[in-house]
Amino acid sequence: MHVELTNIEKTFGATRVLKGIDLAIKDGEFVTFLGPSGCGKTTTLRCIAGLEDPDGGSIVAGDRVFADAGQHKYLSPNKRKVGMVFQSYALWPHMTVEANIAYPMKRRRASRAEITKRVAEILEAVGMAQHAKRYPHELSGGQQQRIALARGLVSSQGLMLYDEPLSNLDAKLRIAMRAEIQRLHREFGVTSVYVTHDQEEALALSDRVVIMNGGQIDQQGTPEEIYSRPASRFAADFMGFENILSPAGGRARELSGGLKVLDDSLPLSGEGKTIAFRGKHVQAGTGEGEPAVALAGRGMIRDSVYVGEVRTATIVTPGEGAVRVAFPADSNRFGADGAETDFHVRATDVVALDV
Ligand SMILES: Nc1ncnc2c1ncn2[C@@H]1O[C@H](COP(=O)(O)OP(=O)(O)OP(=O)(O)O)[C@@H](O)[C@H]1O
Repeated sequence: MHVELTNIEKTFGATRVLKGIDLAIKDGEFVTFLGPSGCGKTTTLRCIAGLEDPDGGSIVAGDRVFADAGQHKYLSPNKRKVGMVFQSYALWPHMTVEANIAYPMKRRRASRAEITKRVAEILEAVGMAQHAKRYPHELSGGQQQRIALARGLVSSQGLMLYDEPLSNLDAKLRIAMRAEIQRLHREFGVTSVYVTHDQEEALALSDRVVIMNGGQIDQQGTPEEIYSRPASRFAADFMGFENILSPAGGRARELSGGLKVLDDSLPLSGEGKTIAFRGKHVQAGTGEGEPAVALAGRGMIRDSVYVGEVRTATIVTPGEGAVRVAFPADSNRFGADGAETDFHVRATDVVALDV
């Protein structure tokens, strides 16, 4: 189901929580809202579900108008027929698994035969057919979340909404459930809108990631684009770019920390552009004679820490500068703490940020 959000605004008291959200979600697409706590992800999702009414803008899903603030028209949540899965599983404790899943269909006044058939199908799809007669308290957290997923799918006519559904599960189960959600998304041919503050989850699940900041969309793109080509300082920081550097005091070809910019094609001069790169992309050596080296500098290794697969460290550069590096723990790429080292970054690993 195609979903179109146009200029969505929402204010709670004196706080403008959504400041004009425009987003067109394609039929069958998996779109994730990603951002820090309080950026408005959940409020956007709740506006789509009908649990909040936007005070500005419109939401259209398929051929139905869910909300049109200009006309004060809001379709009631149960008429929207969207499936919702929350962080708290929100199952009825006094109902069996089967009855929990059947409940939304009963409310829709589906026939008994249809309910029996559909519930059996969905229980099979989420791998819970053998637990149909159990009560929620007799299930593990992961199993309860599967039932919540099944109930969402039963309620949904083409649109599934997820609000941090995996946050209460342990790390291993979270990864297994991600795969499950993706499989069900495809199998049922639904459109999915998912909210998380976990970047890895967003990258793993989505066709498109929408980064939100302060009630606005900061950037959107495929997981690859968002991960490797953030456009703003906020997106770069949020996606884990350890190094975000501004030109030093107006000297266009030099960055804070004495880093020399070697690649003329980097759009730094005169524009006050900020650049970003990941610690794992910092190479040892001057890079002299190598093609496409963007930046180079020299400094002293400090704070080298073993963190499993990788070791992280800081290279303290002249002035107040510091460059964060990460490298395979079994290599000794930059020497021990206190060693002086040259380093460089390739042009393909550097992004120039707009703001
Ligand atoms: N019913 C409400 N009344 C007043 N303020 C609210 C209400 N719901 C949300 N807010 C505020 O709106 C802002 C955005 O909240 P929202 O839940 O959309 O953020 P979020 O990005 O989903 O964050 P989180 O990941 O913490 O849930 C927050 O500052 C929050 O305190």
